[in-house]
Amino acid sequence: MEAILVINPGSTSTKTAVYADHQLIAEETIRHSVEEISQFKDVISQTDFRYNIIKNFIDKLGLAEKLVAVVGRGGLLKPIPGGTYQVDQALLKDLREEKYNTHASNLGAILANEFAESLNIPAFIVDPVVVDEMKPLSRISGLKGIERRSVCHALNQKAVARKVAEDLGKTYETGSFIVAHLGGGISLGAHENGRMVDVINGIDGEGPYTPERSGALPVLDFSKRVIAENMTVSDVKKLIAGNAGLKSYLGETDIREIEKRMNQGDEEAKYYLDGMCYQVAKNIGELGVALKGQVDAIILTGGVIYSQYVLSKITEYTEWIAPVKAFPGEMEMEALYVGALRVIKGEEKALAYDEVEILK
Ligand SMILES: Nc1ncnc2c1ncn2[C@@H]1O[C@H](COP(=O)(O)OP(=O)(O)O)[C@@H](O)[C@H]1O
Ligand SMILES: CCCC(=O)OP(=O)(O)O
Repeated sequence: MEAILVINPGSTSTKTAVYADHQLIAEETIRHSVEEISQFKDVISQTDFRYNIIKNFIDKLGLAEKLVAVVGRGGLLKPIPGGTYQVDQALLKDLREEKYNTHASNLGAILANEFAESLNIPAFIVDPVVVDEMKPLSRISGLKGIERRSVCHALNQKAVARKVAEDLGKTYETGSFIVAHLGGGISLGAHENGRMVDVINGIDGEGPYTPERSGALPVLDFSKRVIAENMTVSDVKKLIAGNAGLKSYLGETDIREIEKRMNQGDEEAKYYLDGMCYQVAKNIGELGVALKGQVDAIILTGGVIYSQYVLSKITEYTEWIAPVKAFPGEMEMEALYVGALRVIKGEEKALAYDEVEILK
C-alpha cells in the first residue's frame, strides 16, 4: 500500500486524512473553539498544537511506515499559477516570515514538511489560497499604488466547480460559475472558461463579513480607529482576520451555536447571521455582473453551507441570477491527494516556487 497523508489547517479546524489507491482510508476533522484559538498569540504559535493533533491521528492508524508523501493545504505565498508545488526552503521561508500575510493555511506546508522530514519522504502543496488567474481589469483597486490580489479557497472552488460542471453535462473549461466558499473565512470567485477571472479576496478586507473576519469596512472610520488605537500592521491583520465578523458581534464563530441561540429567540444572533447572508448574496450579484449575467450555476460550499438556514437565505436573494447548487463542506482533502498523486505517479512534475510567475 502506498499511502499519502493529507493535512488541512483552517482558521476554525484541523482536517487530516490518509488516502491510498484512490481510496480514503481515514479522515478526521477537529473543530477549534474561539477559546482554544485565542490561547495563541499568532498562527505560527499554533504549530505544535496542530502537529500533535495530526501525530495522534497517524499514531492511532499505525500507518506511518506506509506513507510515501505528505501534502498540505497551501498558504499565503506570492501570487502563483495553480498546480502541485514541492515544499522547499524558498516556500517555507516566505511562510515562516509571513511575508504575504498570516492565516492557518500557512501551516499546511510547514507541518507537511515536519512530517515528511521525519519520514524521509517528499512534501507538497496543491492550488494554494494565492492561485491568481485574475484578469487585468479585476486588479484595479481605486487607489494608485494599491492593487487587488487573489486570495481565496482556490483548491475547493475549482474542485467543486469542476464537479458541478460535470453534473450539468458541461466542462469546467467551457462553463461559467460563481463559487462562494463559506468557512471561517469567506471568498468568492467568478470562474469563466476554466479561469478565476475575478475573486473577492477572503482575507485582506474585501467582500462579506464572515464567522471571524470583517470583510470590507468603511475606510475612513476604520482608519480613524487604527490611528486612535495606535495599531500596528500586525494588530490590524489580527483584528480584521481573526477578531471581527460574527466573533466581534456575538463572541462566537460556530454557526451551529449561533443558530441554536437564534432558535431560542436571540434576535441579535438572527440579525447578524442574516447580515452575513445578505452580504454574501450582494457579492454574488457583483460577480454576476463580472460575468455579464452569463452564469451556469451559483455554487455555495464550505462548512457554513451545512446550515440549511444560511443556504436558504442566500438562495432566496440570488436564485434569480442562476440555479443555486449547494456543496456543503469541501473537496479539499481529495483534491490535495489527487494533486500529490499525479506527481508521485510521474504524470506531472512538481513546480518549484522560485521558478514560477503569473501571467498578468
Ligand atoms: N453542521 C454544521 N452546520 C452549520 N455550520 C457548520 C457545520 N459544520 C461546520 N460549520 C461551520 O463552518 C465553519 C467552518 O468551515 P470549514 O470550511 O469547515 O472550516 P475552516 O474555515 O476552518 O476551513 C464554522 O463557522 C462552523 O461553525
Ligand atoms: C481566503 C483564505 C482561505 C480561508 O479563509 O480559509 P478558512 O476558511 O479555512 O479560514
